[in-house]
Amino acid sequence: MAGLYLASQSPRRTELLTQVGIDHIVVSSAYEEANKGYDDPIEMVKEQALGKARAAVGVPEGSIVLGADTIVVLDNQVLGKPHDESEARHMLERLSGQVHSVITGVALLIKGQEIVFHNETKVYFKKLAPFEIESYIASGEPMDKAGAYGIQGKGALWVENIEGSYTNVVGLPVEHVYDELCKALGAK
Ligand SMILES: Cc1cn([C@H]2C[C@H](O)[C@@H](COP(=O)(O)OP(=O)(O)OP(=O)(O)O)O2)c(=O)[nH]c1=O
Repeated sequence: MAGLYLASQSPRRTELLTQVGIDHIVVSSAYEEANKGYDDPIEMVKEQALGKARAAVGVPEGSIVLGADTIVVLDNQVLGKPHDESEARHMLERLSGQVHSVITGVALLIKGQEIVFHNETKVYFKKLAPFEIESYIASGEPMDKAGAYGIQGKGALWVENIEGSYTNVVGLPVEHVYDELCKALGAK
C-alpha cells in the first residue's frame, strides 16, 4: 500500500490508527478551519475534512492522505472546541442530562479520488452537578475537544450510553476508515 499520511495534529487520531495497526505518518495541514457559514453540520465536517486533507503539507506524490473533523451537535447547534473556560462551562451545562450527536467527517485522497464520508454516534449524557463541571474544567481536559469533553478521559464518567462507533466519538471512526481503505484499494 502507498504510504498513508494523516493530516492532523490531534493526538487521538494517530493513537487510534496506531492501536489498530494502520501504519501512517503524521503531517500538518495548512487548512484554516471555519465552522461558520454552513447550514448542514454533516456537509460542514465533510468540507473541513476535505480541506484538511487537500492542504496536507509535505506529502509525496501518489500517497494516501487522511483528514478528519469532529463536532458535537445538540438541538441542531454545532459545538466545536471551546475557546475559553466559560464557553466550556456553557457547553457542559447544555450537554448535561441530554442526548447529543458526535459527527466526524473523513476525507481520504487515494489513487486520484477524493472519498469523503461521515460517521455519527449518539451519546447519552448523565446530569452533571455544578461541582463536577468546575473540577472538570480545572483539569484542563475540555479545552482541545469538541463539545468540551473527552469520552476517553474523565468525561467517560458522564456517558450513560452510546449508539454507534466509540472511536468516532474520540475523533476517528477507525472501523469505517478501514472499510473505505479496503474498498478503495480493492482489498476486500
Ligand atoms: C467528543 C470528543 C472529541 N474529542 C476531540 C477529537 C478531536 O481531536 C477534537 C475535535 O477537533 P477537530 O477540529 O476535529 O480536530 P483537532 O483540531 O483536534 O485536530 P486536526 O484539525 O489537526 O485534525 O475533539 C475527543 O478527543 N474526545 C471526545 O469525546
